[in-house]
Amino acid sequence: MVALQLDKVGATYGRRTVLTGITTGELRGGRLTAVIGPNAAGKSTLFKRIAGLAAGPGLVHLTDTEKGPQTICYMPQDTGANAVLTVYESVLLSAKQGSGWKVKDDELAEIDRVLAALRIDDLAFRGLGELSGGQRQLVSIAQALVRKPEVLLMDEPTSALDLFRQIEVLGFMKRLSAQSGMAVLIALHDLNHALRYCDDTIVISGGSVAASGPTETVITADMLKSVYRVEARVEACSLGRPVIIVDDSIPVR
Ligand SMILES: Nc1ncnc2c1ncn2[C@@H]1O[C@H](COP(=O)(O)OP(=O)(O)OP(=O)(O)O)[C@@H](O)[C@H]1O
Repeated sequence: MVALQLDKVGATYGRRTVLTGITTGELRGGRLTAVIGPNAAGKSTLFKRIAGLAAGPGLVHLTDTEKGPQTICYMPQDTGANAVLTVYESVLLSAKQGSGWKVKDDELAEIDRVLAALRIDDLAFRGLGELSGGQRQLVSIAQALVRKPEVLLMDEPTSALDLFRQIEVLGFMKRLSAQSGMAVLIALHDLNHALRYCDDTIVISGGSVAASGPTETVITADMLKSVYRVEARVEACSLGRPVIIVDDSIPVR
């Protein structure tokens, strides 16, 4: 199965350094990794750097890949809509990226499968410009999935979704990655989602790694205090799952 590993990865915008020395263990296929951290910590920049869309030092190692570096798919936070295309056309266009224009039956069947799995098949022939924010976000997920990447970088993929859709999509991604062997990195602000769905967690703070490892060892009261500046507890809910209870913010001096 594919594995991604970062070795002293940095990122710069012009002369401005945003990330420094990001090193990780092997992020293996079949697992979900949460990338968390405060606003402007550098999460999106890390994804752009991994996807080759931002410059910087260090190495992004990809091993046991069947398709090579183009197998990394980045789903951005902002899902700009092109009003001219229908949902189906936009997903087809994404599926055909980097390959010829001849459309095969199994490619069309795969699009139908993905739209049905995300329960947006009823939107197939609607224009992108007439969708709600949440519907657009689901279409972006479909656009990423039909490319069948071995590594998928999802930048806050549930930020526009209602609660039901959030847990539906994250549960779906967890099953999909286990079945297909895809390595999925998800930037998240909802840390309870990270606790529930993500095997591993990387905390980015001020452009470097503040903590990383199995999620339950990383999302702790101490980390929430030092990185997020909140007093919080991680306790078992009535179902025995860990949940974060936030008591207060720590005043900024
Ligand atoms: N194109 C750019 N040019 C210059 N600076 C940028 C650019 N994009 C982002 N930055 C800066 O890089 C830093 C990290 O931004 P980034 O978007 O990676 O953070 P983030 O952790 O994803 O934040 P958020 O949680 O708010 O989405 C910020 O200070 C931001 O202003």
